[in-house]
Amino acid sequence: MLKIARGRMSIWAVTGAFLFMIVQVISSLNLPSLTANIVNNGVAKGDINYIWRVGAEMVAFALLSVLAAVGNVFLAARTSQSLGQKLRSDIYRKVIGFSNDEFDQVETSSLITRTTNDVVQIQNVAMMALRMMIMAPIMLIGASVLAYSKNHQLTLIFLIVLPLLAIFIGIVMRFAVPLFRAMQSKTDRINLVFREGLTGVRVIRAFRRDKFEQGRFETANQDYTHNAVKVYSIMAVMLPIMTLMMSATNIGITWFGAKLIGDFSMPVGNLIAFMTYAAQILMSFMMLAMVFVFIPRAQASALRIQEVLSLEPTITDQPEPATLPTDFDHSELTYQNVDYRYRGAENRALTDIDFSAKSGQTVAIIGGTGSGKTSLVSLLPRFYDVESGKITLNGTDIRQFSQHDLRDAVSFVPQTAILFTGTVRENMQYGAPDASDEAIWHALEIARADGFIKSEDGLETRVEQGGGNFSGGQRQRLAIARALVKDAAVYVFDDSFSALDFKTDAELRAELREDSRIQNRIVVIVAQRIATVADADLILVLDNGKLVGKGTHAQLKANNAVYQEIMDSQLKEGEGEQHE
Ligand SMILES: Nc1ncnc2c1ncn2[C@@H]1O[C@H](COP(=O)(O)OP(=O)(O)OP(=O)(O)O)[C@@H](O)[C@H]1O
Repeated sequence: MLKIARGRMSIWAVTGAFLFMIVQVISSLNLPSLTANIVNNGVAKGDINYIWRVGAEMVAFALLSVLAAVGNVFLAARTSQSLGQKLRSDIYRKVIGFSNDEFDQVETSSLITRTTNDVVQIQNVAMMALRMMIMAPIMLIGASVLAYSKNHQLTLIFLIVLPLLAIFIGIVMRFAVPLFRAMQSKTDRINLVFREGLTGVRVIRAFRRDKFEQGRFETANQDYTHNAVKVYSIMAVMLPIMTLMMSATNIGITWFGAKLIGDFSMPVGNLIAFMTYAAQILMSFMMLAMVFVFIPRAQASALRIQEVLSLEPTITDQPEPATLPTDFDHSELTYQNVDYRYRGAENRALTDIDFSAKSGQTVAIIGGTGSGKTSLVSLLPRFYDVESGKITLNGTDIRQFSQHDLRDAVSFVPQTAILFTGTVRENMQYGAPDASDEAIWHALEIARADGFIKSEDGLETRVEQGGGNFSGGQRQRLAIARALVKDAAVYVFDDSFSALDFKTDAELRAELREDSRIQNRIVVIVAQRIATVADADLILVLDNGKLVGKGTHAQLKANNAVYQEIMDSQLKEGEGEQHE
């Protein structure tokens, strides 16, 4: 936890909080002694002046104690809140820099819990630390010494009470701490089920799995609640037993104190002070116990956060990256004996991929489901890095470029179209913030998205969360347009045309060929349909991660068994006729 706090908490604020706390504790410790003095020297001797003088002193100390407490709480709250803010920013910055590989390692729902709930745990304990963790030990020692100075014999009571209290707290912690630790993973589970339920709501309804999903959520919810009820029940038992122990101690002190007063071996004022010190000793002991109960939970949270913060991105930039030419009209892309295997996977997703393309050429990738098409194109913007072999752009290994420059040179349309909340214009300017309205409309026209945008509010049309107010095909067209607005050396369309009808698919590709900018760039199209790939300059046929065919439509149609098989299956469905 210290690792998490280091550098994220202002040393000045922590010192300030510490100093305020010391002032508060010293003032509070002074009050019972002054009460004893008033009783012993003022009340007992009838010295009104003394009572006024010491009374004024008490008021001053009480005020000082309140002011110091306010100062401490202010600094503690500020420091712990800013610790939370810095942690959230650091986690977000780290996560945004993750490659797909790291995302595969930590679930998204867990990342959300870590950024919210876990950070709150740390924040609470930081607040507690700046108040109780400093206050309790000073108060415990100070009050013990002062109580001892008031009467040695009575102090013996603590030799019985404190070990009893320690044993009791130990037993409580033994049961409560594991339950507290489990709270975070149970919160993760709730978030996971909730998130899946929300994102998959249509599928859930379509398959009438509402009840099942509700049950799944209930199980996670109940599991969390049972855990929380158990842990808070233990805490609830703790409080009355503690109070009982405190009352028993008071009775003991009064009993033995009365005897000592009767024997004239202790003044009355000392007994009053002793009782207050006893309360302070027990209170600080309880505070320490609370801290020890909450620290393990926060420690678990700190470990979960540290796990994210220390996750080293597998994809990093060279210390001195190569410069990527900005003349996108003269580019050359090559894959040289590229192999790739997902983390932990037994088999390679791609084996020995070898091809090249120049500006002005279209490469199409076709293959069955799971044949490695998405994996192949994901290597280009370095969502993942090759296992062996290399990918070059203009003769330089893409790992030599900075990720920023490389991704500037690649415009990517992922398989699932993702749009962001805002306007169409904002979404279109996502990769090209300075794009003019004219350029945006041009891209929308190519992507055949201009029609439905015009019929709404034009570029001001609202895009709701995830593009939910558009159909799947419309979302896909907008995602294509967004990629076209951006100027790039390579345009990658990962199965982006499958949501379009045959006619629109053909029109869109024709527009791409005719566009004065795009026609001088490299275009990579991943597709399932023969019709979509037929007019590409180079078609790659993938099967089980291997390149089983490479050539034009005419060549592959003539001599590639896998390609012929795909053609035949689509001809049977009446789709292949489109290119015949
Ligand atoms: N993140 C991942 N972690 C582990 N294995 C993966 C991951 N993504 C894909 N794979 C595996 O890699 C192989 C190739 O998957 P890929 O997504 O590249 O296929 P694809 O040809 O694009 O399929 P589709 O046409 O269904 O989109 C599959 O066997 C898949 O199970």
